[in-house]
Amino acid sequence: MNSTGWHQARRYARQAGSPLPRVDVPLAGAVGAALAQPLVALSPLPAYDCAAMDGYAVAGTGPWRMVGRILAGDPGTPAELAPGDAVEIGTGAMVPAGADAVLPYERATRTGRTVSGEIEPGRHVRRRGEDCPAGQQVLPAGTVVNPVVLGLAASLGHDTLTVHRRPRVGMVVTGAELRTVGIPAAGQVRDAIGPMLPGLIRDAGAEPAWSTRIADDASALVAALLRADAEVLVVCGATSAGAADHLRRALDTLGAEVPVRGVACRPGHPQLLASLPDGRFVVGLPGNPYAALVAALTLLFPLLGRLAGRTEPAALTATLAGPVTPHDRDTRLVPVARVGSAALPVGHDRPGSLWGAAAADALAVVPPGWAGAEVELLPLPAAETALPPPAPVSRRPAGAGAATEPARQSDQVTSVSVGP
Ligand SMILES: Nc1nc2c(c(=O)[nH]1)N[C@H]1C(S)=C(S)[C@@H](COP(=O)(O)OP(=O)(O)OC[C@H]3O[C@@H](n4cnc5c(N)ncnc54)[C@H](O)[C@@H]3O)O[C@H]1N2
Ligand code: MOO
Repeated sequence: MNSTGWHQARRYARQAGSPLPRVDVPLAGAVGAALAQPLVALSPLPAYDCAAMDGYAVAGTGPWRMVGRILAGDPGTPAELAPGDAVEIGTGAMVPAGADAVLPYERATRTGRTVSGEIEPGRHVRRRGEDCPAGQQVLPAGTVVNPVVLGLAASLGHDTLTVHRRPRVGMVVTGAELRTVGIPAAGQVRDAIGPMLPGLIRDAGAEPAWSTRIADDASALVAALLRADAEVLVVCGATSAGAADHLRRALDTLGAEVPVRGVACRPGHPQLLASLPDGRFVVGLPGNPYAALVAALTLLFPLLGRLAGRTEPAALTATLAGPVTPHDRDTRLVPVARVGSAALPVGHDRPGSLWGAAAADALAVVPPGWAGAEVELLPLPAAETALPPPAPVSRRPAGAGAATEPARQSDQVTSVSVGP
C-alpha cells in the first residue's frame, strides 16, 4: 500500500476543501458552528453608565440629601443630581448625570434622609463602553461558537450569528458480518463504528445527514457513493485488500482522485481520502473500530473542520509518562489520560478494541523512532460537544431579505410575583 506520512496526510485533509457558504442562524442554533465573520459589538458594554454596587449614587461632597431611588430596569433617564444630592441605587441601574460615585450600603451611614460616608470619585460606577465600545471586533472569524460565545453575542446585542454552514456527512457502514443489536452469534460482529460516528461528526463541526448499511457488495457501495445529499461520505470497512473490500475499486469506477491511499500510522494504515468528480469527498475508515477512530481523527476531523470554517486548532503537547515503544517506520497513536502536563498511556489499544480510547481523553502522536521527546496530543471528543444542536439550524443564505428574518423576540420583561 502506498502510504502518506501521518502529518502530511492531515495537511492534505485540511487543504482538500474550502469553507462552506455562510448562513444566518438564531443564536441557539449556532452552537458548534464557526463564525463566518468577526463578532462585532452592536452596542457598547455596558450600554449605559451603571452602578456596580447596591447603595447610593452621590454628587459633590457629603453629607448628601436623599432625593429618590433608581432600580435596574426603571424606565427613562434619571434626573441629573445637583451637588449634595444622593439617590438610592441598585446594581445595574442607570447612574444619573452629575453623580461622582456610588457609595455601597456597607460604607454608608444613613440618618433619615441624610447619607454620609467616604467616597473615591468614579468608584463603583461602570462607565458606558468601558468593557467594550460599540463597533469593536471581539472575536475573529473561524471561532467555534460555544455556550460562552453565545452569551457574549447576546450581551453585545446579537439575535442571530453569521456562521459557515455545517458540512453534511453521509455514513456508509459495510460488512455482512455486522449486527446492530444483541450479542453477536459465531462469525458475527457487533457494529461499533456506526454508534460512534454521529458524535464524532458533530464534534468535528459537521452534521450527520444519513447512514446506510450494506453488505460487502461492490454495486451497493457504488450506489451509496452516488447519493448526492452530503458533502462528505464516510465509508467504514472495505478499505483493505481483501476479496470483500471494494472501496478502492468503487472509487476507481467513479473516477475519483485519491490523494491519500493509506497513512503511515498504527493502527489505521488502510484509511484513505478521495474526491469524487462532482467535488464530494470520501473518507475511508478501516473496519477495526480503534483503527477507525484513529482514521477519523487523522483525516475526517481536519477535512470537516476546514469545510465548517473552523480555525485550525493549536497543537497540544505533553510529556509521555509511561513505557511506549515507537514503530520504526510509522506514527503510533496511543490512548492517554492527561494528568497535569503529562500524558499517561492507558493501554488496551489493539486495533479492534475501543476500551483504551474510551478510558482516555486524548491520543498521543508518537512519531517513528520517537526517543522520549514531547508528543502532540489529539483530544478525544467530550460528550457535550458531540450532542445534537439544541434547535434546528436555518439554512437561509446571508442577506436573503427581510421576509425571512427570524421573528424578533419580545424585549419586555414579564413581572412575576412570588411569596404570599
Ligand atoms: N492483506 C492485508 N490485509 C489486511 C491489511 C493489509 O494491509 N493487507 N490491513 C489490515 C488492517 S490494519 C485493517 S484495519 C483491516 C481493514 O480492513 P477493512 O477496512 O477492509 O475492514 P473489514 O475487512 O471489513 O473489517 C476488518 C475487521 O473489522 C471488523 N469490523 C468492520 N466493520 C466494523 C464495525 N462497523 N464495527 C465493528 N467491527 C467492524 C470486521 O469484522 C473485521 O474483523 O484490514 C486488515 N487486513
Ligand atoms: O488499521 Mo489496522 O491495525 O491498522 O487495524
